Amino acid sequence: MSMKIARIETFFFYPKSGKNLLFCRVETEDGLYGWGESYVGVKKERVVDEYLRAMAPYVVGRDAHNIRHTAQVLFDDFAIRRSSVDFFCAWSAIELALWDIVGKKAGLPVYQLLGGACREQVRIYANGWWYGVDSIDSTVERALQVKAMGYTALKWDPFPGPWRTFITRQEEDYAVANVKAMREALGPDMDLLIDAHRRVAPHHAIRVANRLAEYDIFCYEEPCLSDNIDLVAEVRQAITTPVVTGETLYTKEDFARVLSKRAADILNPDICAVGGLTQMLDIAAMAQPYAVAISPHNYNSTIVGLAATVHFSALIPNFLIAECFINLQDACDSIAAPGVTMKEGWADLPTAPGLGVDIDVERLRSHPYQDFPHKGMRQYRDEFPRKNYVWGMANVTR
Ligand SMILES: O=C(O)[C@@H](O)[C@H](O)[C@H](O)CO
Ligand SMILES: [Mg+2]
Repeated sequence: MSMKIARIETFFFYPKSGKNLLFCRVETEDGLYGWGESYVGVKKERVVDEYLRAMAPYVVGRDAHNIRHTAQVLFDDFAIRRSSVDFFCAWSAIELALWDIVGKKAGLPVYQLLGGACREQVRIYANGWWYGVDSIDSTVERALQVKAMGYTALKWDPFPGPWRTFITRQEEDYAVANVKAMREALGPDMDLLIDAHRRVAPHHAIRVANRLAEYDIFCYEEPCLSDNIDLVAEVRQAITTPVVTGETLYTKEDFARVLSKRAADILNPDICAVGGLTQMLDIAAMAQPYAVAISPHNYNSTIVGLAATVHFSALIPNFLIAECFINLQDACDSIAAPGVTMKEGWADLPTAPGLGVDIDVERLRSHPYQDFPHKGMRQYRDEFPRKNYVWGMANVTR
């Protein structure tokens, strides 16, 4: 049987609500195929698709088994030394598709090829449930629906307005009032994960985290930009809530810096962004001696990415909880039999060979790429007018 890679095709999928997903299908000379998915963030799906196309001829003809070697060669020839981090998002899709192929050939779920599961189910937190909420009341109302669905952990960004480094006292107060209302409505048993989207300066982050301590936050994600990891470390030193960072980091070198600076308690790399499963396993192994846990990020990764995240989460001893954007679930289920069964905030381990996902190509083609305006955050300008309240950062252009 020839396991030589014969072709790589890419597909956009527009599920809804201003987001295109990007999948790739890799096929061997003998017709075995696997599915992969790339993280595409906001508005970079075409860039990542270009990378996939550029990389494809380089991968075709290689043996699908040689995933680690191909990863290293691509890293050297396309990634850091010659191009940009978007490469990693493209490469992730191919890497995952190769694992799918190798698992199918072996007749085993991918996690069983790589050492077996450390757990019987994978804990999931809900994200993406908050689209369209525009007040604390509507956030709480929507969160109660998520609780009623059985989730025991959920994540949201409690700050109002755009992602900016300097905010007003009113914006800090809003975040605190938001968390307070959520805790009171959802009760003591709900795990509340908050995400600041690397927006604020350390003095804001520290003050807000200290005010939030009484509401027992599960973790505080990306208090500051992780590019300057010293800032994140500074926040971590000053607060008691566990700090998460990693969704905008890609290489082992990036993660080595976070670990050696003791900047985070939890890392959230994305399997569709860092280069796939082997790279995730490496990062998790690096974190282990630092007693740092892994909570996989899983943003535009709702079919293949979700399944791959569950395989990965099963495999590592230092797994904490995985992300799922629940708002896209229905659209995704319409093009693929769900590879992952989820109930009450727990995902079952897939039992089918490979990643356990099969996308219906005809249905996939019936939801092609759609352009949509990138609203940016200027819409908030009128909702949260910046006045010269407190720290002198008045009327900064939004
Ligand atoms: O942790 C998360 O899932 C978020 O930071 C998302 O990546 C972000 O909202 C995308 O714009
Ligand atoms: Mg985040």
